Amino acid sequence: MRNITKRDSKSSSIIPELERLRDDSRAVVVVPILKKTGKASADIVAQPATRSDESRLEEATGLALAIDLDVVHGMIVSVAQPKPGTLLGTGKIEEIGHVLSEKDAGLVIVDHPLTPVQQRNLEKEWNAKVIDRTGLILEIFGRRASTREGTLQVDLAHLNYQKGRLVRSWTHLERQRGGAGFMGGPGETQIEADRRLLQDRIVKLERELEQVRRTRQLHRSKRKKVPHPIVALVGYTNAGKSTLFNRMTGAGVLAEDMLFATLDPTLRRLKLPHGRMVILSDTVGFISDLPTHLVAAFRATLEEVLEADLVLHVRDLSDPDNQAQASDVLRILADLGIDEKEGAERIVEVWNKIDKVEPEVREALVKKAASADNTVAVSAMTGEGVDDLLTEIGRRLSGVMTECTVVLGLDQLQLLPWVYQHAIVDGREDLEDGRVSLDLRLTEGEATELERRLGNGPKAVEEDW
Ligand SMILES: Nc1nc2c(ncn2[C@@H]2O[C@H](COP(=O)(O)OP(=O)(O)OP(=O)(O)O)[C@@H](O)[C@H]2O)c(=O)[nH]1
Repeated sequence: MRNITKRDSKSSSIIPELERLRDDSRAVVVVPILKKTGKASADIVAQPATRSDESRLEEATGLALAIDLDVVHGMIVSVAQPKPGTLLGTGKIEEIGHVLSEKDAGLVIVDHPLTPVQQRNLEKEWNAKVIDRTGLILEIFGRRASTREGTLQVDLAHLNYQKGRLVRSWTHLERQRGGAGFMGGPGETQIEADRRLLQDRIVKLERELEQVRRTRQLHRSKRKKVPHPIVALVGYTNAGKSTLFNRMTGAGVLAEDMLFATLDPTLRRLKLPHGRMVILSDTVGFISDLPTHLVAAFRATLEEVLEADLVLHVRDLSDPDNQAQASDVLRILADLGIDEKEGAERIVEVWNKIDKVEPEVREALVKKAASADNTVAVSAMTGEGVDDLLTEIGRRLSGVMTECTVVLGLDQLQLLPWVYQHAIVDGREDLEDGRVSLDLRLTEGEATELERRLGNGPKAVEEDW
């Protein structure tokens, strides 16, 4: 039912320079540390919400690997005083230059936003291509987008990124040449023309996106009539959402050891142990320090989460940074409108990858999860704890109303008083042939009772999502 327009990962690239570099993609990853951050504590559950320098390097390397780059070296460089023209100081630039020639690398990934001027200057200094964090994330998003909406969102984010860089270069040029007096010069005219071209494409894409969203909204309101609660999986990138999704549904969603393997939400029906159906939704992974306009671009994808009856927050407990990652995820959920109070009722913490942690830590984690009200420890890989998770989902949803449309035949009209007494009737249509169609909201117990009284079960609306 979904409009799939998969980008050909071999032939198209969001960043043209990366396209050209595909055959020579030996890369060095540089993580500039502008401010000292705290070290990861040994207590992986209660450590402070800061990321260690090492894990930043690990994450940046993971991002580079996710677009098939051959990472030959990674470096953490401390920056005492950021230089406006190059970000890094002369000594560091030289040091990195040596590494580049030693490792025969032609690409540097700088895990920090760079201005166009900084990027250009560093490229000149190193005689190598330089990609900043925003560019890298855009490239990953571009390769992973699989639905029409996802692709449009990425293209739009990229155009906005380009536009911002054009504007900045223009301001820079203008300043260099002495200000407004040169407004009509040939350089500015070209930049103005480029800007107009970009703006036209942005407007066109925004219109297209609006259309796709409207269609999705229609699907969504139809889906709302599907008589099953929605359970959404969220979590930091690589936490194991897709693996858990597959484990729970038996579905073949792409699960790879790559950041952002999932960009668009995927939906599957899932039967809980006691027979109740739910719709499970897999969503895009979260990441720290996501550039603001990228967050905005991907908000629509995450809005599915807002409509969920239950949110499973999947955490990789084997990652020493999981506490900081979890704080980031919760902050974004709060931004989306799931506030803390509501969140406590709607969020189940899923502590994943317990198979990967040391046995004694694992025992403590399982115990801690069992005694907490909203936590289940699992291994999506081995399946350990997944039955407990399904039971917990059922328990949490027991109070959630089921929505359905029931058509009462002529011989079932005597049930009308019972229905009005027990269900919330959102809509009624008396059909020409005498049958009555009802939009209902009921608790799970009432739905089962109605099913029993009807004899053949309620006739739900067609599930055409
Ligand atoms: N050892 C172990 N590995 C796991 C477990 N769950 C997931 N993994 C691995 O972790 C990696 C990431 O898993 P995914 O399911 O792709 O993660 P995700 O959260 O969907 O990732 P994004 O799509 O990037 O958001 C894969 O290599 C999985 O095999 C687990 O319980 N134990």
